[in-house]
Amino acid sequence: MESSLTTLLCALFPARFSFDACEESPRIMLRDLAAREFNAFLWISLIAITALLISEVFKLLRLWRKGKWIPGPPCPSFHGHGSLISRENLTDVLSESHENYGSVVKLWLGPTQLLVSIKDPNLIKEMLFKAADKLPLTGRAFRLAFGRSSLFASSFDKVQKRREALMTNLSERLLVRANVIPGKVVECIMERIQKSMAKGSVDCRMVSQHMAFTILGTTLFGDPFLAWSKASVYEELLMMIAKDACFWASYNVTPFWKRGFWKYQQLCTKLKRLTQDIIQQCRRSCKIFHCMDDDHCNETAGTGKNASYGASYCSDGVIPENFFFHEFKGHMNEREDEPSSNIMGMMFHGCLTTTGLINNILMRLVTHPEIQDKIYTEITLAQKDSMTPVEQNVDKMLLLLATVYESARLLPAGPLLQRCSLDHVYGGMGSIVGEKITHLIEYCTNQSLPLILVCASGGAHMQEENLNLETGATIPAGALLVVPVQLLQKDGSSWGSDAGEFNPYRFLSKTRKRSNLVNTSFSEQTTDLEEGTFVLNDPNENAAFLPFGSGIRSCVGQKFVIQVVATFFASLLKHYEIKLPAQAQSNEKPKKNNCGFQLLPSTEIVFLSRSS
Ligand code: HEM
Repeated sequence: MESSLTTLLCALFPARFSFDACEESPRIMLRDLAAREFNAFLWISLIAITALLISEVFKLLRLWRKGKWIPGPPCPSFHGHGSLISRENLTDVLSESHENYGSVVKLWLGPTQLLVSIKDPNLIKEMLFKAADKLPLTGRAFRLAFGRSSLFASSFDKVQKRREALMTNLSERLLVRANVIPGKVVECIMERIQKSMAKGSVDCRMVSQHMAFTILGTTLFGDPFLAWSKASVYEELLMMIAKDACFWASYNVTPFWKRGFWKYQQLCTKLKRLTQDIIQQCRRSCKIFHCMDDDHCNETAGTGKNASYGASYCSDGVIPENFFFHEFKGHMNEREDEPSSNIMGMMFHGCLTTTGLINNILMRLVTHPEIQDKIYTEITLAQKDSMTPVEQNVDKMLLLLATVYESARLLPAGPLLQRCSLDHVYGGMGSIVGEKITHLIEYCTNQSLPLILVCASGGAHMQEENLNLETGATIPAGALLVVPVQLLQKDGSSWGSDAGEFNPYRFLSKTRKRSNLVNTSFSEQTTDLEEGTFVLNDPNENAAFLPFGSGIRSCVGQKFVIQVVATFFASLLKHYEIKLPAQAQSNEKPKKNNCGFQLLPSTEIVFLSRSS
């Protein structure tokens, strides 16, 4: 046996093994061979690692060289501006830099971290259409909390198909449902609010959160959500997860050694179980409804009446399983998606952002009672033309829709939109930028500013490339791109001299001079809405309108959420007047922060039934 192995080795490697060696023990020869192979492996590894390091150094040198041409404040030290930017002053620093250095500015956050901020609306539009990947932190936060998902991932390639499917679904199916959000939802919410209002008033933020949660839950899960006994636990869990999600995601290596992390994971597991529970409920009641629906249809076939509303909810097929699995068949990559991860992601993102929007609308309505009165008039007029009592006809409520747009403009979901190149995220960027963003989140939470984290850059086709803008500006691959949405949305050059004020009429123009969108001043607004002399302008016509982002990674839910929130307010304002408590009425007006942006007073509100 030994001799045949020796002969084989000599035959296979005649150059390596001399005839004498073949005479020796094959064990020595094998050891020799292993040593040689191991050496070769070490050399190859060394060469590969060196090549990798050299290519990284070249990328870094390229980043430094290209970054040099972008204007921006000089670095105070080798570590850049990172240590000078705090949670409070990021928008201020960007505002000052733009004032001094123009519409594209750079800030070195560290020796390998280049942040490029763009403030010119047209450049932003171009950038957001070309750049496609989001900061890994965003995807990691969703993945850690809800599991792998192909809807809220960082890479555009992963989300592209799912985005398209959801967009079609939301705009075609849910838009129809959104228009008929039943008084039942408002009733259910108001029942709870009335209980909390026993002491006189309610906290606006808490009410908004509950409204957003109920509206979204009912729209995604249908009527069974309203009767679901665990809904308030679900809401509480979502908010607890929202508080910590970015913090745990900001670790480059998942912190399994931290006890807090395991507690957080327990919350996420509970949420998953509850999501499964509501899905089961939906399925069960859908079966019942289907039976009822059949009977009902048989009964009503002669009379030609529609089936009950609840039944139509189910037969619409908006229960999650149909919605996310059956509907998206063919689009879905089962390996990418863990069960319910997309539903939880949508509830999470939708609740946080919609809470901010509703809170803002409520505060604008109580601080501008004259607008609230006009909207009420508009609602009663539109109802006259309505075919059914549940249909709200919000398309005719122009001032209401304009109020929704204006509220979104004044307090966008986040102070920054971000894009980055996933292939070029240098070692520390995940954690250091992550830490900065974590601070930003804390800041937004303290200031009651809603925040969405979004970040991205060119899809697979351009991840290795610089981003060339039409103006000739080049953003080097590896830079983190940000759009300071807050600055942009109070910018006088895009919104006129009253950019920081609440003026929904800026989205309405008189039929005679439609183009005069921004210049519609308060003095001109007295024209009666009843005369129908206003038309609503598409807010996206103004490139500086970015509360839902823009371009290939913009918010999928924009149309849907505007419709659903407007419909909800139409139902709410029809029955209730919203006011500040008597003692607060004289002094509660929005305050301004350093950038001149309106911050809402954290306040209590009251709901007065119109029928009493
Ligand atoms: C007031 C409510 C909302 C606001 C202010 C809002 C805002 C945003 C923003 C700013 C982005 C990032 C856009 C960008 O980077 O260009 C985003 C992304 C997204 N939004 Fe919303 N959103 C809201 C509600 C919703 C709802 C209700 C849904 C779904 C039912 C939704 C689905 C999405 C999805 C799927 C993305 C990720 C798109 C991607 O990564 O490609 N949003 N949203």
